[in-house]
Amino acid sequence: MKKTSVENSTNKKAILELKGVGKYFGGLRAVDNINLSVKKGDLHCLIGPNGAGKSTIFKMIMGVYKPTSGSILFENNAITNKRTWDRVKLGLSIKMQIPGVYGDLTAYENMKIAAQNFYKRREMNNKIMELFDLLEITNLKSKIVNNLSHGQQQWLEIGMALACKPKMLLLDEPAAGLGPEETNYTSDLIRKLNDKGLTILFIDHDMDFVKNIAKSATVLHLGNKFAEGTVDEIASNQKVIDIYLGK
Ligand SMILES: Nc1ncnc2c1ncn2[C@@H]1O[C@H](COP(=O)(O)OP(=O)(O)OP(=O)(O)O)[C@@H](O)[C@H]1O
Repeated sequence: MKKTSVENSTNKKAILELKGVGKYFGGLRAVDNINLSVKKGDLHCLIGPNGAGKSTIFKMIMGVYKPTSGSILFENNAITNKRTWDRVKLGLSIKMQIPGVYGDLTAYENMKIAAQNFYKRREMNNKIMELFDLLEITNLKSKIVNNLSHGQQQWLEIGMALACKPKMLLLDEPAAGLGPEETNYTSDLIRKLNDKGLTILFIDHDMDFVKNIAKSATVLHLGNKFAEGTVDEIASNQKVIDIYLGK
């Protein structure tokens, strides 16, 4: 029998593991006993309807929320009780859905704020210029961020996340609010970063966007893991189609 790509990748090392992770808000079970393993080099998507628990999982991975139960491992080290900043230093970096950029500063100054904790002064300029080049936004470096489009701010923030030397990048709805051209650019960028070896976990609602870039996906529904597999398997799973259609 043909193996799924998820089965084929089981021999690859996990970079991030969630073991029996749950989060309750009072009586509300936002995330219920989730097991999730993201392999090194994967481009994995968390997909699911509103309120499925996707953002809560991201916040637990980054240490914004403490899980009610379970443990989180990054490169085999328990990080469940580590502070957010310590997780970033270990190699976890995130771009939130709403750009967290400094609007009154230039794109270059924004990048410098992120890079200064990770690069020595003498290497910082070269690294920042390398990142602008990788993102293909060198022309924006001297622009005040408030004057950039929503898409340009999103790309800058991806650059700022990359300036933290991540081993794994989390992206929360990277194409939200973007037009078709900007969405294509974002898809190409995410693929390019993954091709360079960066492990990426992202959240999205849009099945077409997910099909276009993800290698594998986990579907969440009402805080539970509902399905997992290759994107093709997920997209053709009748139960997944039903929750998307609200049945
Ligand atoms: N700080 C909080 N306090 C109370 N309830 C919360 C809190 N954060 C999230 N929730 C609830 O937990 C559940 C999961 O929310 P979460 O934001 O993780 O879902 P999501 O899948 O990211 O949804 P969306 O796609 O709409 O962002 C929802 O019922 C939400 O109302």
